[in-house]
Amino acid sequence: MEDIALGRSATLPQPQAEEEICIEIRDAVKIYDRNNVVFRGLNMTVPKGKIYGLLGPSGCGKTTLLSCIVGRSELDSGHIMVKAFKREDIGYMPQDLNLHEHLTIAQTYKFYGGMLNMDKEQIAKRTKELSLLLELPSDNRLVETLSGGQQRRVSLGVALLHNPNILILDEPTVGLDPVLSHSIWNHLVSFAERGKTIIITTHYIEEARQAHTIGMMRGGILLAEDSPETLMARCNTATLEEAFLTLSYKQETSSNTQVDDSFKKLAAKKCSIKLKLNDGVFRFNRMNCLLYKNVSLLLQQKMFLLFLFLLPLVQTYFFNLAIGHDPKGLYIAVVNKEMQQRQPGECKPEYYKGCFLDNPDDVLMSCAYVDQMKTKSMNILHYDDVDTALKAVRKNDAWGLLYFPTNYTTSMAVRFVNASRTSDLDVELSTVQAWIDLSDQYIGNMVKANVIFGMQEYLGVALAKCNVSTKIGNTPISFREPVYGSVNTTFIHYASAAILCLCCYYLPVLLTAGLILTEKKEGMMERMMVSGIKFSEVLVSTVIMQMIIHAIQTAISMYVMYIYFDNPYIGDHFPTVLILILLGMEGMIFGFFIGAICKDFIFATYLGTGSNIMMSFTCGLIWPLEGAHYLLKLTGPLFPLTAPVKALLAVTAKGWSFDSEPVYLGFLSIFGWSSIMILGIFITSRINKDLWILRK
Ligand SMILES: Nc1ncnc2c1ncn2[C@@H]1O[C@H](COP(=O)(O)OP(=O)(O)OP(=O)(O)O)[C@@H](O)[C@H]1O
Repeated sequence: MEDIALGRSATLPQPQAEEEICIEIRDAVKIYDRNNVVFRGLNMTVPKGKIYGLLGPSGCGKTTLLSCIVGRSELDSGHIMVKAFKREDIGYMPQDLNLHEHLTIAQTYKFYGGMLNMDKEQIAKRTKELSLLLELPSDNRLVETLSGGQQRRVSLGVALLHNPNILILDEPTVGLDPVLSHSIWNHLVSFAERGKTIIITTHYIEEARQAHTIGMMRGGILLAEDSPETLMARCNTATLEEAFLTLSYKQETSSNTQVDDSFKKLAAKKCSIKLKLNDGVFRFNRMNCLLYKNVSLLLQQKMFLLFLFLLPLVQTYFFNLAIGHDPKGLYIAVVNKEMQQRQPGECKPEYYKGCFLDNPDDVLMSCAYVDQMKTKSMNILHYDDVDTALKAVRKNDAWGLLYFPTNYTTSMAVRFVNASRTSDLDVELSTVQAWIDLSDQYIGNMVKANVIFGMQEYLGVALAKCNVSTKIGNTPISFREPVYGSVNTTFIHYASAAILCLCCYYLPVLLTAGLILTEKKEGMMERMMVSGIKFSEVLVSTVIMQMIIHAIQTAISMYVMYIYFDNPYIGDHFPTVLILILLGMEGMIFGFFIGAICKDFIFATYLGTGSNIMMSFTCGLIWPLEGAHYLLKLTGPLFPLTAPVKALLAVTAKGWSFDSEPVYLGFLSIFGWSSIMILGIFITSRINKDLWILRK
């Protein structure tokens, strides 16, 4: 016991001569940070076919040690040797539940059994055996509906499922009643008798009496490692608990424990772990199991499934209802001095039925203009004078003011009959003065356009009555049939491509990031990784399942956008669908990336939403990139959604195909970004081995 004073178990535990070693740890050092040194040169020897009870106070590092043994965490230095040759040799039950709560017991066993190469019959047989052994309820029950104790027994069942040679159990009896704990210990004893090696941690020190060897851990080392009887005899105590207290007391009071830096020398050494299981980088059976798990989880959550398909429908439907339609029923103030003088009251068609060039005194052109404005869904508010009307505009009662001078029609006639001899006064009196509220750029410009086109239209009608070419009143330019698009093109026609791309990109981002992060946060990812799952298999299985969902979502969005709301679509189906499907795949990979690098949902939400807003700015939905700052104009096309949006617009609105530059650049952008993100995930997972683990 004097060795304890050195702060590390100086005498390496020696197994009996005939005992074969199954797990051996030497000079283990694990340092999270300067104030958090978990192992200070820890040594541990677990004989084959024995139960090893690892005891120690909360936070002493038992879980960390087990996760180093199963290969989920790495030592900073030291050696770990585990006599396991294939993944199926190890059964691991983590401290937390780390199970998918939306799966049934049977589905859980099917998933983990399949991953460990068990066939259907074997899994069904073991499910029945474990149900009896662990006194589990019907295997159709969802894990989330089980009590805490039942859930832990299912978790233990996962570790026992494939009948492994080495069992690593982190507090399997927590939350179980004494009868069940006793029965589980009995089973562990019988497993050991059949040659299986078991490491078990427990807070209930006395129940560990049934273990063959006890390792008492404290202060980053094993205080002692021996059989329960020997330990009690050496400490001269009647219980293991007392033995532990005695050893702890000795460690506390030992004069040499004040400063122990000896482990630092060890920390400089290399770390080696002899747990090289040949799992391969990608196996189809594991990928199929993940697919089975993903589909089962989805089918169990019917409301979520419904939501997945309603979301694109509602998004595109509301977009079409809300965006791109001209505002109607806007108010415009009118001060019509001509009417006030000649015909007070409301305008009537008979006031302007004649030709204003022949009889300007019998025609009220100002009335014709005001009525023309009404056809543009504008409401007219009449005022007596400009000051009152302007006050109304300033109060937001109207979006603008039109002022007609007293001799408007007469001066207009002079202007048209003899343009070269028209006086400045006639020019001024034949001019309608307009004040527009431009605080809202879109509405202001629309009112302005209505005022200009209203003038052209009413003049055209008035000139026709005088048998003069209607075009005389127009600006001398003629717009012919549009090359692409239609004369009635609205904002929605242009924006529909961007909205479809955003939906097809971001719905998979949200779903994938959410799924990965949930599995990571709840510890399922870590447990799956211990069972041999590789990130490439998680990636492929997630992408396959989400592709099916995404294909349905895309079909719904396209139906609403192009069939129900009849937005322009003259291109081929194949490039259109391909852009949207591949964009969804890029979104999934981005979601996977977010799930991998984020530690919590808040950060993931910021990353997802923040990037969504930025993509909306740069993809041309809000404003064409051609009008952006030159630096953004230069770099904007490199953003993930800019080129695909241009490609989709080129296909749907212009009918272009793969051989046109915007279309193939769109595809190149999708492939480029997908590859960059896959590489990013791969490199990050190489650098950070704990990428899939979240400590609570
Ligand atoms: N990822 C981590 N980063 C920093 N510190 C960690 C991390 N994981 C564990 N620790 C710290 O390492 C120490 C050992 O933790 P561990 O969970 O292994 O203890 P334990 O003996 O299993 O505790 P318990 O019996 O309460 O489960 C604790 O102080 C813990 O705070």
